[in-house]
Amino acid sequence: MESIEDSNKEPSKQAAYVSFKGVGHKYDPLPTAPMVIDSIDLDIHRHEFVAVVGPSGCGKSTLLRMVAGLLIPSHGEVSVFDRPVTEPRDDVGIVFQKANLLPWLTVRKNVLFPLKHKYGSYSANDEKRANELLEMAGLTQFADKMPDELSGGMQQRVGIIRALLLNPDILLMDEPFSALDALTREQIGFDLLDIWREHPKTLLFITHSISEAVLLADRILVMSKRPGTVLDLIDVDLPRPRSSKTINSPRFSELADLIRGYIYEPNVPA
Ligand SMILES: Nc1ncnc2c1ncn2[C@@H]1O[C@H](COP(=O)(O)OP(=O)(O)OP(=O)(O)O)[C@@H](O)[C@H]1O
Repeated sequence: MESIEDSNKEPSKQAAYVSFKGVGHKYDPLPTAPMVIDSIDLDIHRHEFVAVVGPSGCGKSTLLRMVAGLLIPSHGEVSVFDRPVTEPRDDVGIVFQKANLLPWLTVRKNVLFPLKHKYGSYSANDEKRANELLEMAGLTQFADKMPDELSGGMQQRVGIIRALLLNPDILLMDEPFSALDALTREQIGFDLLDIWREHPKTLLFITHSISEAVLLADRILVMSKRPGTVLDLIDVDLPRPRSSKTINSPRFSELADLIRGYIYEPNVPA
C-alpha cells in the first residue's frame, strides 16, 4: 500500500478521491445574488494533506461544508470516490477553531461522546482505542480530568482525538489552531502530522497562516478573494518528516513567498 511519504510525489498522477467539478455557490437563490465561490475544479487524493488559504470571506469554510455534505453547491458537483455528495456524510470528522468540549464530562468521556451519541453506547475496545489515541497525543495523565483543567492546546488535541475516534476517512479542519499561541501552535501541528502518519486520512485544513500551510501540507489550494476561485494549487515538495528544521530551508521560504505574492498582490502573476 502506498505510504503517506510517497503520496506527495507526483500528485497529478494519482486518482481523485474528493473531487470538485465546476463548483460554484450562492447562498441567496436570487438570480442577481453574487456567487460566493465560482468555477472550482479540484481533485484531492486519498490520504493527501491539502491546506486551503485565501482572504477572509473567500469561501474556504463553504468548501469544507460541501465535502461534509452539510451544504450542496448551487452549481457543479462535489463527489467522494466518484459518488456525488448529496447529504451529510458520517465518514467525515470535523475539527473547528474551538474544541467545544462538554464541560461536565471527563476528557476520556468527551473523546468517546460521538460514539455514544451515534450508537447509544461504546465497547471496551472503543475505550481501548480512545486510550491509545490519548496516549499518542500525550494526554494519558489527563484522561480523567475535566476540560477546564486542560490548557487550550490540550483541549484542541482532545478535539482532534475525538474527531479521529470514529475513524473517519476524511478529516476537515477549519482554522483548528488559530486560537493557540505560536509555540503551542507549531507543536500541535507536528503532533497532527504524527497522528496523520499513524492514522492516514484525507485531510483538508483551512488556515490563515501561510507558514503553517507550507509546514504541514502536501499541496496548498490558494483561493482568490470573493467570489473564491482557484488561484493556484501548489505542490509542497519539502521532504517528510517535517520538523522545525524544515522552516529554515530555502525552499520553505520560496514557497511561503510564492503564496504571499498571491495573497497580497493577487493581480500580479507569480
Ligand atoms: N449560511 C450563510 N448564509 C449566507 N451567507 C453566508 C453563509 N455562510 C457564509 N456566507 C458568506 O459566504 C462568504 C464565504 O464565507 P466562508 O465562511 O465560506 O468564508 P471563509 O473564507 O471561510 O471566511 P473566513 O476566512 O473569514 O473564515 C462570506 O461572505 C459569508 O458572509
